[in-house]
Amino acid sequence: LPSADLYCDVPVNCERYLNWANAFMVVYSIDNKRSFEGCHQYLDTISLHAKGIQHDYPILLLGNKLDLEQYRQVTKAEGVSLAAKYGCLFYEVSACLEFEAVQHVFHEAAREVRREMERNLPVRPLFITEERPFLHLAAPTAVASKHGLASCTLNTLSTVNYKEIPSVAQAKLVTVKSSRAQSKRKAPTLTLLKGFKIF
Ligand SMILES: Nc1nc2c(ncn2[C@@H]2O[C@H](COP(=O)(O)OP(=O)(O)OP(=O)(O)O)[C@@H](O)[C@H]2O)c(=O)[nH]1
Repeated sequence: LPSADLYCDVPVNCERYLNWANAFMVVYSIDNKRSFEGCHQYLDTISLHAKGIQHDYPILLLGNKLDLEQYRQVTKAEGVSLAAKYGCLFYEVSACLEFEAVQHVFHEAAREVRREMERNLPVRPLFITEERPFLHLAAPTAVASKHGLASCTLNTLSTVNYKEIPSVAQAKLVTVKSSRAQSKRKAPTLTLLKGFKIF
């Protein structure tokens, strides 16, 4: 959304962004009370949109320009309180001084989007197994599932099967012994989570 820092107190022409975005960051300057007050309208707009389509989006409220502490007009408590009111994550950062803090905020936004998507999954995730590959003309491409639960290698001309991941509740701990070790008394054992495929 257009930044509240530009004294754009009312969100305008934001339908496009509302429909397209997976997460929202609303940014104000800690040294500018007006930019903070402008955030209310943006947060209202996003909340209304989310309510309208019955979808929860991660919203992050950011107080920027933390390096201008001596000119602070918005207390951290005010930021925390506004974030709590709208169910946002809240951070204070300095875009010009703290690269890693800003990077963390963006990573956190991406993680929240993923968590939100997992919460809204209508069906359990699938993983892909490659059965009987017969020609390897193309370079294999490693593909990791978005849940990090499984990965596979795809070749353009291989047969691909889709299987459902067993649910966590079905997984059991089993103990296995190597065939060589079975004859020995103190056979070394290996404990596995039954139901999980090891790649
Ligand atoms: N001191 C300080 N100045 C900052 C910081 N972040 C941005 N600025 C300054 O604030 C002004 C506005 O920054 P922009 O990046 O243009 O902010 P914006 O509101 O997103 O503006 P648009 O990109 O035009 O939408 C610029 O002069 C920046 O240099 C910060 O963390 N500290």
